[in-house]
Amino acid sequence: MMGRRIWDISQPLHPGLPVWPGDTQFAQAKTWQMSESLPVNVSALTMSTHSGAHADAPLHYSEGGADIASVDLAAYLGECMVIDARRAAHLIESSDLPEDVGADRVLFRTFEVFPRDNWKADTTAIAPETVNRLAGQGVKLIGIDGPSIDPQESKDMSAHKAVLKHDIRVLEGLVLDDVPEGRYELIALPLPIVGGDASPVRAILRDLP
Ligand SMILES: N[C@@H](CC(=O)c1ccccc1NC=O)C(=O)O
Ligand SMILES: [Zn+2]
Ligand SMILES: [Zn+2]
Repeated sequence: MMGRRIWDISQPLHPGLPVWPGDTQFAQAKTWQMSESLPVNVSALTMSTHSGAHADAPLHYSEGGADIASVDLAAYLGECMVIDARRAAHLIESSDLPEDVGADRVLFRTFEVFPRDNWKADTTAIAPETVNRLAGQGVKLIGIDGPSIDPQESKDMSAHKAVLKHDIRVLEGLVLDDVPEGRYELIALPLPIVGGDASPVRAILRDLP
C-alpha cells in the first residue's frame, strides 16, 4: 500500500550554497577521517543560522526575543496551505490571497524556478498588511521560498515586525517548485540551538490522509 507522498521542500546544504550577501558561507571540514586506526568519520559545520530552508526566531528581529531553542514546536507541524503567489509583484498583497486561506500555516511560492545556484537580489516579499490579514484568520506560521519575508533592501523590516506583533512563526528558503497549490501536512522542526536567532530545518510536506 503506497504511503502518503513526501515532498522535500528543503535546499541541499553544500559549499557554494547561495547565502544572503555578506552572510557566512556553508563549509564542512573533517575533524576525524576514518583510517586503519580510526573507526569513524566526523566533520564540523560552519554555516549561517539562516542557511537554506530555515526558521527565524523572534530573537532575529527583536532584541530580547525568544531564541530558536525556546519557540513552541506546534507551529512547525500540522496542516498548511501552499499558495501560488508567482503573480505577486514586489510584495504579496492581500489581493494575492484567497478570501480565507483555510489553514493555520501558509507557504507562499514566489519563484518560477528556485534559484539553487545563484543569489537573486530582487525577490518577492510579504506586505505587512498581508501578515496582519493572515493573523486575523488565525495563521500561526508563514513560510516563503524567498530568502526573507522582507525585501532585501528593507531597513524597517515591516513584515518581521508584523510577525513579531502577532507572534507568528517564519520559515524562509523553502523550495516549492514541484508542489501544487493545496493543503498538506507540514513538518519543519527547528534545532534547539540555545541563543540561536534561527535554525536550519528539514522542511517536508506530506499529502493529507
Ligand atoms: N533570512 C534573513 C535574511 C536577512 O538576514 C535579512 C533580511 C532583511 C534585511 C537584512 C537582512 N540581513 C542582513 O542585513 C531574514 O530572516 O530575513
Ligand atoms: Zn531568516
Ligand atoms: Zn526572516
